[in-house]
Amino acid sequence: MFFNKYFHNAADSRVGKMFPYVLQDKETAIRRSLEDTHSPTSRLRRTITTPQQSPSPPDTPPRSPKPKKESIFDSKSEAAKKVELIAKSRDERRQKLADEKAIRDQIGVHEHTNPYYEFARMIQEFKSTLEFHPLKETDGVVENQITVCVRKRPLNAREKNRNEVDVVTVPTKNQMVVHEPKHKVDLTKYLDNQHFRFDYVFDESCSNETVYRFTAQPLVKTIFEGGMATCFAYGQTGAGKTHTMGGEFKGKQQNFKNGIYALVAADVFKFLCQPPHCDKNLVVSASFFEIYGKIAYDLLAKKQRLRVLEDGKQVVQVVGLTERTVNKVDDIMDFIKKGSLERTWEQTSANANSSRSHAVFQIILRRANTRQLEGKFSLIDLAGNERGADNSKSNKQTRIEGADINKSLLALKECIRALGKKGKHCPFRESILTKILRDSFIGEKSRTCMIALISPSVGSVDHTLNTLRYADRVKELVANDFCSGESEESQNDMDLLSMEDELLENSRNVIDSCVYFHKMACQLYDSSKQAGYSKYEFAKNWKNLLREMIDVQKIAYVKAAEFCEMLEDEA
Ligand SMILES: Nc1ncnc2c1ncn2[C@@H]1O[C@H](COP(=O)(O)OP(=O)(O)OP(=O)(O)O)[C@@H](O)[C@H]1O
Repeated sequence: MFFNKYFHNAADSRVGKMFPYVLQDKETAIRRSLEDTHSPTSRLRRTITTPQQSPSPPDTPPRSPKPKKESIFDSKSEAAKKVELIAKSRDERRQKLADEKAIRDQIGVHEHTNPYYEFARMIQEFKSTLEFHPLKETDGVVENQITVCVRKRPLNAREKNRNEVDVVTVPTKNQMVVHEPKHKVDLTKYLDNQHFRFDYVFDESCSNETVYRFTAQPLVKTIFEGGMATCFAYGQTGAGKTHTMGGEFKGKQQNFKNGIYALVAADVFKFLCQPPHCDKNLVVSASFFEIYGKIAYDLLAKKQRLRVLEDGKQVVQVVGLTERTVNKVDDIMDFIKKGSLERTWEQTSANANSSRSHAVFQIILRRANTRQLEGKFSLIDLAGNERGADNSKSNKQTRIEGADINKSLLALKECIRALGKKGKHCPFRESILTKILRDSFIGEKSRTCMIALISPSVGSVDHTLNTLRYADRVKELVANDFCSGESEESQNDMDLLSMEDELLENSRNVIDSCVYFHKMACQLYDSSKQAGYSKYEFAKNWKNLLREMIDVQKIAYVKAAEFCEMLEDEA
């Protein structure tokens, strides 16, 4: 489908065979067109001319073929041919210049100064072979129990200043190509074009409202039907999670009105006034909290620490969580603003305002008289899926945070898989996040949507691929489940995939910790050269550093050994 362009010539020749009248003799055509321009009926004739040769009127005697004579048209047709050729080569030249300008516009500078120039040219070439059919506002919305989609944001000013290239192409409403720049052994540059397919793919021109229409909006009715709806924003730091969930940023100001939180709230109030829901005597309330490390904090109560408890029936309670009744959208907007300002932020190299926590905003429906739960919509702005990006500067606290985030994201993926797999064990106890959201992963009526956010820049390509693979695994499983059922084989495949994820995650942790270890070990060693250094302090610090290193490696070793065993069993 993508490569129709390549088939144009072939198509032309086929058309010629099937409809010979379409391919007229060029000379005749030019002659006729020159005749036409001098004839008063030329416009009319051009309008009524059909591809078929007009048959002569029945009472007109057949015309004898005109003897071919030298006429001014022959010399004019030669001239016309030349003009045609000149026009053609001018068009080609203009097209080439336009293509080059497009590349220059994209990469910003002259080829000699930009290391990505050649890659940008290759991407442009690749794109010229595609047919683009992006998502349209009017496209239908498909109802899934689990929807996985991806949103690509535009290159930001910082990336443009660094002359970074856009390496993500969105040809259709559910496909995406990532052009990973690579070098062969002889240093020749090439692109590894990796294709992905999701339920929806939103390109950089899509607004929050469009993303909402295809993702969270179809889930609103779920909570009025006694179900749990959940929408996650997943992705690298700075990829656009908060922009999508909380609202678009204008400089440092955030427009909370067009975030998915507020759009859901508006629709909930709309539903509430419509039959049959207006007769159910329902009340709406909201809560907003964050999970930072292993602890949950209430964003509507000055970040009060919350306790997460599970009773004997596996019902998880967040003890002390503020749940405020709301009567209109504006009430919810106030909570969103208040809670967003309370979140735990820090500056990273990838984002000036980076969230280090998972933020969970919940809109809850209850029966007014009994306070019985009717449905709950959980909207989650996850912490950046790579917290190793600032590794050079990272301290122990940041690394522990990173490990917690990784763990919760792995558990989250497994829980969503379990929802798709109906009846599969849901490992919700693996993290606080999944524990709190347990209700979202069980029950026929639960529906989930994951929006993976990605940056288009070449500098983020590794993180982008990680994000897409994660999202792909969630969807891949959904697709497999619906077509292949619960076979033991598919279960093994899933276990293998999940272990592979863990193995890769661990290996990244080991790499990160080696960088940290090397830096700390050098500093410690240098300190021993100072006069009067304390042998004891040195030995103690050295021992602690080694201990930390051994712990990280031991975990990775156990996982690697388990995975090897599993692969050996498979073989
Ligand atoms: N679709 C988009 N269009 C325009 N700008 C965007 C888009 N998505 C994100 N941005 C901009 O990119 C910057 C980073 O976005 P955002 O804060 O939402 O990232 P994030 O994924 O939440 O990062 P973190 O995990 O660090 O909190 C913001 O300035 C935001 O305005």
